[in-house]
Amino acid sequence: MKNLYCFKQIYNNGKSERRLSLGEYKRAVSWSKYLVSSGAEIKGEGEGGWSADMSQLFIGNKFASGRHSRIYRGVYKQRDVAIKLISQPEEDENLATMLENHFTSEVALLFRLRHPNIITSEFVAACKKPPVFCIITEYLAGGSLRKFLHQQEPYSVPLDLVLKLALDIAHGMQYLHSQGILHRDLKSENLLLGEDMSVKVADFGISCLESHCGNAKGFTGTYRWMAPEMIKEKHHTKKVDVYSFGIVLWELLTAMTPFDNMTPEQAAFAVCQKVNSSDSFYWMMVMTNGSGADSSTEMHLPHMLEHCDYNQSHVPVPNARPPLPPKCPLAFSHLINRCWSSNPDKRPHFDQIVAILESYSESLEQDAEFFTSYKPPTNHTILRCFPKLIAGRRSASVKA
Ligand SMILES: Nc1ncnc2c1ncn2[C@@H]1O[C@H](COP(=O)(O)OP(=O)(O)OP(=O)(O)O)[C@@H](O)[C@H]1O
Repeated sequence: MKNLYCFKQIYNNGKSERRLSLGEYKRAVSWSKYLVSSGAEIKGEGEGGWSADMSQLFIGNKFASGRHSRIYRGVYKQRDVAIKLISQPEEDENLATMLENHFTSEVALLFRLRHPNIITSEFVAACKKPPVFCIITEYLAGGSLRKFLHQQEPYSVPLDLVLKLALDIAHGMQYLHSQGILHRDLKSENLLLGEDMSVKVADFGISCLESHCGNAKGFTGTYRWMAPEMIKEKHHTKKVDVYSFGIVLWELLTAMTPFDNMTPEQAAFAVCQKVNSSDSFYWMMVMTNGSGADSSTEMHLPHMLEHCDYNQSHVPVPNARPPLPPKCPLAFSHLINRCWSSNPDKRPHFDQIVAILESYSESLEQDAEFFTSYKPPTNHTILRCFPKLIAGRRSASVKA
């Protein structure tokens, strides 16, 4: 009853305007009971492991779900939080192990990251009996960037907003890379919006320290946003995030889903194929077997790509990328083409991307017509900007 009272108090006095229904209060109590009185060992951040003050945690309504998680609104120490509960399936040992690994890695990374464009974690708790993992982060009222874009008409997001959102994402990613971390699942669904339209990078379930990433075997990222070298389960570097950033930039400009006329597998296949290179048999397999599930990696696509006969040409669009909008400003199309280049070495670093976007932002402040008058830089301009890029790289970790 005391918990119920606290929850009500917090919701009435705190930032949130909305009152919870009776059902929600009941659920809040039953959830905290479930976690506290299950006899489970609940650990949170603290000496020697994770320890969480569960008496301070109140769980409200479920408002979103991931592939293996449910996300609830809640209050922790009078702050609005999002509570991600990941249950381990007892019947599938491999999946259970994978989820536990994702949880451990997400938690380890979340606690070392502090940046205005990276989601902040409040604490984590792991509850082993029944097997439920719990990650509590700040609550971002704007929801995901994907949700926001799906509410917009195609090509309707104003260019200054595109630029602002892109810069926020690039700053977050610049910081992440300065910490030696690869995100590996950068997409609009994993970018969350604050009430002030600031963007924060979230979901570090399959992130890794660059030195420990290995190849992408058995990888569960999302094909539509995935760099070709990762689809093929090859060695990969920070540049896979730059590729995904190119796709996110395309989403911002179009407000559409990349490759929405293809299944994820078809998209993966089309993205990886060189000009005049395909095998109609394999293409047909992809065409007919595509499951339509974004997360599916179970059809051995990397293996198929490896064994393609590159002499025939039946893939509709080789080395495909989503079509750029007909009126796409040169400033963006130039950057996007570099970011999603098939050759990772040709993709810029986030330091460079930030410098480029900041220069667009400065130019736009001085000249409202900047996007129509923009001309791509010559080698001479690039050389002039070089000292600024180096300075940006040095200051990335300091800023955070
Ligand atoms: N802190 C938060 N504030 C607001 N919304 C959130 C927050 N965390 C997650 N969400 C919402 O929940 C959705 C799923 O979250 P998240 O991607 O972290 O779960 P997941 O289990 O990793 O999902 P998947 O494995 O399918 O990518 C997000 O796209 C977003 O809409």
